[in-house]
Amino acid sequence: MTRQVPEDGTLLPLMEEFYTIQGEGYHTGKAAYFIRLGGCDVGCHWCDVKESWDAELHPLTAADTIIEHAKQHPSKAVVVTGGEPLLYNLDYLTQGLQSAGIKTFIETSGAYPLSGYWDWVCLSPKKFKRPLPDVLAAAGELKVIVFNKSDFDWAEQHAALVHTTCRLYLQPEWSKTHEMTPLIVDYVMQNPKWEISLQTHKYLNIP
Ligand SMILES: C[S@@+](CC[C@H](N)C(=O)[O-])C[C@H]1O[C@@H](n2cnc3c(N)ncnc32)[C@H](O)[C@@H]1O
Ligand SMILES: Nc1nc2[nH]cc(C(=O)O)c2c(=O)[nH]1
Ligand code: SF4
Ligand SMILES: [Mg+2]
Repeated sequence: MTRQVPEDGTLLPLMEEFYTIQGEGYHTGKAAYFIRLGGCDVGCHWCDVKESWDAELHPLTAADTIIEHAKQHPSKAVVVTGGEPLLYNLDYLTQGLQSAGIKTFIETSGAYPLSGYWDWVCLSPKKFKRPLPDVLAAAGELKVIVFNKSDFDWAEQHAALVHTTCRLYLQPEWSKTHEMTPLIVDYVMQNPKWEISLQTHKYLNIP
């Protein structure tokens, strides 16, 4: 039996919350409070948080409670991730965060319609369920995971679909780091509109 999540966004399946350093992409190195919502059906075979996929395993939690927790930390930035956070209506959560003076950042595959009020959208498009036009249009950063050589073409296809000011990142898939990072280095030197993003939190041994 599938549990229903209320459509008003007042209750959300919360997998975990943690205060750490943003490890990836444009905001790398900045302290932020992470809110990880459960549920994803995109199915990336290399996903590094498969425990998030089944939303039923993660307790429905009041968005008001999540906002209160976020307020308790020195950094006034939150990263909403998952799972796939855009499975849910994020209007209520992000309105509450912004009203508390907290900047709202999202990590998304873009496979579901955009909801919420965002100071920064990180779009990481996936072949397994392609991003929707409204998320492509809102992306401040495009972060493509490089698992094999064909992902460079995939990256260029999506770079053509985002805003001209969107920052462009290539991030090695973690298990393929040793094989793909040298290719990414060469690619970025030849195509300098792209930058490298590494999962620096994994090197730092922090969440
Ligand atoms: C776990 S996902 C959750 C948010 C959303 N579902 C998405 O994919 O963007 C967070 C970020 O981690 C990236 N990621 C997941 N597994 C990875 C891996 N094995 N190596 C590198 N990056 C990975 C995703 O592409 C995404 O940018
Ligand atoms: N430190 C840290 N930075 C991150 N940036 C994106 C993450 C994610 O899983 O969405 C992540 C994460 O899990 N930890
Ligand atoms: S879309 Fe994100 S959470 Fe879902 S399987 Fe892919 S990397 Fe994992
Ligand atoms: Mg992660």
